[in-house]
Amino acid sequence: MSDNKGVRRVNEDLARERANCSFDVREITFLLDGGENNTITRKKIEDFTLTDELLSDKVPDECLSPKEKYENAVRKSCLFGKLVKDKLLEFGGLETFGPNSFVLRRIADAFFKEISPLLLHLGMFVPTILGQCTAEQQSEWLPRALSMQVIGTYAQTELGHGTFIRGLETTATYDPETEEFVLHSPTLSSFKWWAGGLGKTVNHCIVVAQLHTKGQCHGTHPFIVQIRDLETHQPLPGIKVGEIGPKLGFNTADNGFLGFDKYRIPRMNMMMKNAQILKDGTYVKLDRHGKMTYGTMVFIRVMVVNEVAFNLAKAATIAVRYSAVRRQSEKKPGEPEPQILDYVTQQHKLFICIATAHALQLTSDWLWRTFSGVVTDIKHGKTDSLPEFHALSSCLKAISTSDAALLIEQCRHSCGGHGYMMSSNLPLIYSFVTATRTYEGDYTVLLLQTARFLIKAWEQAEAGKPLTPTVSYLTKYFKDGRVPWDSTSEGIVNAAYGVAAGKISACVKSIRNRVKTGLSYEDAWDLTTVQLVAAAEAHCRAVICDVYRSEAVRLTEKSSPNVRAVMRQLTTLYLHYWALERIGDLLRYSAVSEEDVVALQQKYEELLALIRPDAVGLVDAFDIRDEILNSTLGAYDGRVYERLMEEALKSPLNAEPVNRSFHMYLKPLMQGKL
Ligand SMILES: CC/C=C\C/C=C\C/C=C\C/C=C\CCC(=O)SCCNC(=O)CCNC(=O)[C@H](O)C(C)(C)COP(=O)(O)OP(=O)(O)OC[C@H]1O[C@@H](n2cnc3c(N)ncnc32)[C@H](O)[C@@H]1OP(=O)(O)O
Ligand SMILES: Cc1cc2nc3c(=O)[nH]c(=O)nc-3n(C[C@H](O)[C@H](O)[C@H](O)COP(=O)(O)OP(=O)(O)OC[C@H]3O[C@@H](n4cnc5c(N)ncnc54)[C@H](O)[C@@H]3O)c2cc1C
Repeated sequence: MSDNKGVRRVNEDLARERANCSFDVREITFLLDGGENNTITRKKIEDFTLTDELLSDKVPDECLSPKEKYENAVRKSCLFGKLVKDKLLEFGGLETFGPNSFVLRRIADAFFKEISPLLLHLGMFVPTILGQCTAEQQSEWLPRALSMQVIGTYAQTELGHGTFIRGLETTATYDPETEEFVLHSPTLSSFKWWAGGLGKTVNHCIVVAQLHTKGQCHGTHPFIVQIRDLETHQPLPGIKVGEIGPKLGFNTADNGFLGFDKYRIPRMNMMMKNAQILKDGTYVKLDRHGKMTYGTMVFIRVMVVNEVAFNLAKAATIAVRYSAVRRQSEKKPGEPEPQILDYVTQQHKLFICIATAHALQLTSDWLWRTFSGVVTDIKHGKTDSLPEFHALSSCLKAISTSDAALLIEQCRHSCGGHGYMMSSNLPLIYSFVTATRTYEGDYTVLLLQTARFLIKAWEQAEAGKPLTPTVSYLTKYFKDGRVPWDSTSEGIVNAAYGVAAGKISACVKSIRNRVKTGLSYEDAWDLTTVQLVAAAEAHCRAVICDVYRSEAVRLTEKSSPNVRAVMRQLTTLYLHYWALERIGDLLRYSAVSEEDVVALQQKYEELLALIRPDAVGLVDAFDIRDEILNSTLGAYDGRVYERLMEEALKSPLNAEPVNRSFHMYLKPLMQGKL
């Protein structure tokens, strides 16, 4: 694939790697894009949108002050928004940009090194209108939101509570006299905190508050609230709003705080799809399941799996290309310095990143299809599949974000000192992805949600009741005893399920034993949570291994033999990597022997050697353009050192030979005059 900038000198090592690649890179790009036509459309859109005129920043973003960075991000958000509105729809309308096409998402990274202040508008405000409003409310709010007259965010988390939604303190009290809700922040800890775009950008937000009517509290519900004047953008009376300050990342997202002083909104601003307040204040519950107001969070958890897969693919592309260009040390005395990609330890750090990016992307595609089925069920009034889907999306969100963040950091380590440069883009990719482990549900908290479902499933299996698809394996592994060992890919997946079943069984025993000692169920559960998190992780790992293996086989059915071979090598590498990482669990719950462990390790090392010649081809197949990678180390042409120097020279400190601090402080210090 070219970098779309015409012919340019490519680093010789990279050129040789590409010449030696065993497969046609485009074939894997088509697989990852979901077909050749998708690739063609994506590339057309990228060619059309990624023009220098829109993207050029004279001073690197990271050298700007926080205020300048934010203003630049708003400028680009507006340009980007206009581009989408005016031009891009001709490439197939909204369908092309449906949540599962992710084309816009990729392009956005070329515009924003950090994040758009409008991410939450498109990412959560609009989806919540779609998911939580009645048809009548949608027809009022959606056109205004899509045309950007109304710009919104999602304000749920408060200073005092993020995880425990039922503990939120903001109140929305219905006043039948005026047919209004009175929003109020009774304490400091009830101030909304974190919502992206809230600090300076939005004029509306979705506020999640405790609904009170007729003297009774009915729990948390979502409301649409105007917070700024549409003409002047001044906060409205009764609103206290601001930005929360610098963070590890997300620094252009103007995350904000918000407090209400008896602030009134019309009755119809309550999002009424799942519950309603009648004019006289009567509360009508329409949600038979009880957790439908959590729907936007479930949707975003699904999206996040794809999001982190893409970010890991970016980090792997940067690190693998750099490792092909970088030469260091010597393997044998007097020999030329090898490419660092030739060190087996470097391959161990990086090839799992490529395999995991594939595993997460295929799992995310599968999760999206499963989610579409659940949404269709809900439209037909069926909510039976929701508990299983909540358990599945919770653990996949937790594990994918955690794995991706760790592996992106590993990519940075693998680039040595230059990986620490902001211009490598690895620090920003990491700071973005590590937040995904926390937001939209913390890692531990979500795994415990999954564990709750798994323990119930185990009890159902014991009672001989049928199980839902993702836990049906529990029936097979129900009897105590070790899972037979078989070193094929299928065998490793079975063993992963066996480990999950063994861990769930151990949790059940542990809780029951604790209850027998006189503890309450809640206390017994609490004392078992370390094991419960591990059991949910094992379950999720087994699901990812299973889905990755079967989806890769299905996708490559019609592929050329070489593509099938390299895709098979990657899945096998992934399965062996995790078998070795979890060898203690396998020794405990399966019949794996010492000889089997030696064979697993040997096979893993053979796979590293097999993948080595195709490594650059594999990251080229992600087909991520230079503008999107935004990296001195990862550009297609491999001109690493030239780019590092070019970027260094853009530093504002290099604009003058002597900085004024010399005259103000250093010189007086040197002369003893300070
Ligand atoms: C264009 C966009 C492109 C890409 C997108 C990419 C990026 C993302 C974009 C934006 C994101 C940016 C920023 C992030 C924004 C946020 O973070 S918003 C705030 C998110 N907050 C959270 O996620 C809070 C997490 N907490 C919770 O979800 C819940 O409090 C809880 C699940 C932990 C607990 O809820 P409770 O009400 O207390 O319930 P419980 O007592 O534990 O359980 C009762 C039963 O309910 C079941 N359940 C809970 N949740 C759900 C659900 N969502 N769906 C279905 N069922 C649910 C639970 O399983 C229990 O069932 P039982 O049968 O066991 O009783
Ligand atoms: C970059 C970023 C953007 C965000 N954007 C938004 C936004 O736009 N809108 C919005 O509403 N929110 C937003 N958030 C908030 C985010 O959703 C919350 O921070 C997140 O849900 C975690 O909640 P918390 O901060 O209350 O963590 P806490 O729950 O306080 O977690 C702290 C620790 O306590 C542990 N813990 C908590 N409860 C339990 C439990 N029951 N069992 C075991 N351990 C537990 C956690 O595992 C963690 O280790 C954002 C956060 C970040 C970082």
